[in-house]
Amino acid sequence: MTIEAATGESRITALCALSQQVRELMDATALTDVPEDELEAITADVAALTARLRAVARETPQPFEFAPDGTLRHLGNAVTGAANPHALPLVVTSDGESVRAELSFRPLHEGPPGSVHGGISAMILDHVLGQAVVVAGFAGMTASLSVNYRKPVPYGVPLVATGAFTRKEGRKTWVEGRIALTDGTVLVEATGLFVTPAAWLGE
Ligand SMILES: CCCCCCCCCC(=O)SCCNC(=O)CCNC(=O)[C@H](O)C(C)(C)COP(=O)(O)OP(=O)(O)OC[C@H]1O[C@@H](n2cnc3c(N)ncnc32)[C@H](O)[C@@H]1OP(=O)(O)O
Repeated sequence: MTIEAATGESRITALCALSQQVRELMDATALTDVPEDELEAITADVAALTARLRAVARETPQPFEFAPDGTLRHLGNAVTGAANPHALPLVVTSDGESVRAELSFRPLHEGPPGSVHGGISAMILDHVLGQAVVVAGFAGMTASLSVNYRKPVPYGVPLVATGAFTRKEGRKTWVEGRIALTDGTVLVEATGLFVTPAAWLGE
């Protein structure tokens, strides 16, 4: 068992390293200015790598699972998954009452020229608020998310995302959160309503 687990973790480490390299490929692709013939050669190389990865493939991303240290992880998550190149990946911590994540967006996340796409900010806040629901002791899916964009979100700058529980009523949980500069300047605020599906409660 120990040997199998170690082998699994070793493979996961390799998968996460590949995902990080793919993130760097995505960043480089968004910013490259190499000549057209080089672009064509690189495109062929990347297509060959894609075919190698698809030679043995899953139908769904890495699932929720317990890590060897007993913590729950979701390596395939689009926001936090270290094995998902789409993810920053965001690392969310908690003091038991609220949640917090330090993050820095990249040029790849551009929406308006020079700043981050509003949908990307909303995605981060959706996740942070969702984890605030979990930390409050509940579970649910986003039913509604209200986002207030106060200032453009820069990329390449250290930021802090936070989220906290506000109130609960039956299966409905309200939470709030924000993305701010490290000096506390609020860039984006959000409130969310998360609903625990009746099926999750066996109702
Ligand atoms: C460690 C892990 C951390 C994970 C963090 C993950 C964060 C990411 C979260 C997501 O992105 S989840 C994905 C996006 N959300 C969805 O896909 C949800 C899709 N919608 C649904 O599945 C259902 O509509 C939903 C579960 C939200 C509600 O279905 P129900 O059948 O349980 O609702 P129901 O009709 O029984 O209503 C229950 C209550 O919620 C209210 N409600 C339901 N949907 C609502 C809505 N959309 N807006 C406002 N209120 C809503 C509804 O009015 C009612 O209020 P009352 O009890 O006061 O009567």
